[in-house]
Amino acid sequence: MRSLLILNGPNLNMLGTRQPEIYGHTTLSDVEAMCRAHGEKIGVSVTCAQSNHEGELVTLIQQSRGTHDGIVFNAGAYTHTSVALRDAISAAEAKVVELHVSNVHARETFRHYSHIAPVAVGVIAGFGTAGYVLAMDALLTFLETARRE
Ligand SMILES: O=C1C[C@@](O)(C(=O)O)C[C@@H](O)[C@@H]1O
Repeated sequence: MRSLLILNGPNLNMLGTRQPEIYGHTTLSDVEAMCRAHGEKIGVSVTCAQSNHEGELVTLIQQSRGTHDGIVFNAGAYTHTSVALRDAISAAEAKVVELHVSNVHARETFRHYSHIAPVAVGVIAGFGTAGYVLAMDALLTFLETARRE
C-alpha cells in the first residue's frame, strides 16, 4: 500500500482562524480528516504532521525514508526562505508535491519565489484546502506513472 505524509509548516496550525479571507475557514484538523478519508477511499495510508520549527520539518522529511512514498508539503513561509528544507527534500526518497492554500503568485512578490519548487515533482497553489486532496491524487498519479516507465 502506498504511504503519504501530509506535512504542514509554520502557522498552518492556525488554519481556519488565520486570515480567513485568504486561507478560508477550514481548520488543520478538518484538512487532516479530509486527507485521511481520501486515503481510505483510494487505498493509501496517510500520516499527518505539522511543525512551526524548520529543523523539526527537516527531521520529519529525513524520517520519511523507508516509511513514505510521497509527501504533500505546505512549508508555509519557509517555502520562500529555506535552503535547509530544499536540501532535505533533495536527499529524501519520497516524492514531494509543494502545496499552497492561497495562490502565492497573486500575492506579494516575496511569495513568488520557492526554494522547494525546483526539487518538487510539482506545485499546487490557489485551490484552497481542496488542494491537499488534489496534491494526493497528483502524487499517486506521478508514482504510478514512474513505476510503469
Ligand atoms: O504560511 C503561508 C501559507 C502558504 O503556504 C499557503 O498555504 O498559501 C503561502 C505562504 O506564502 C505563507 O507564508
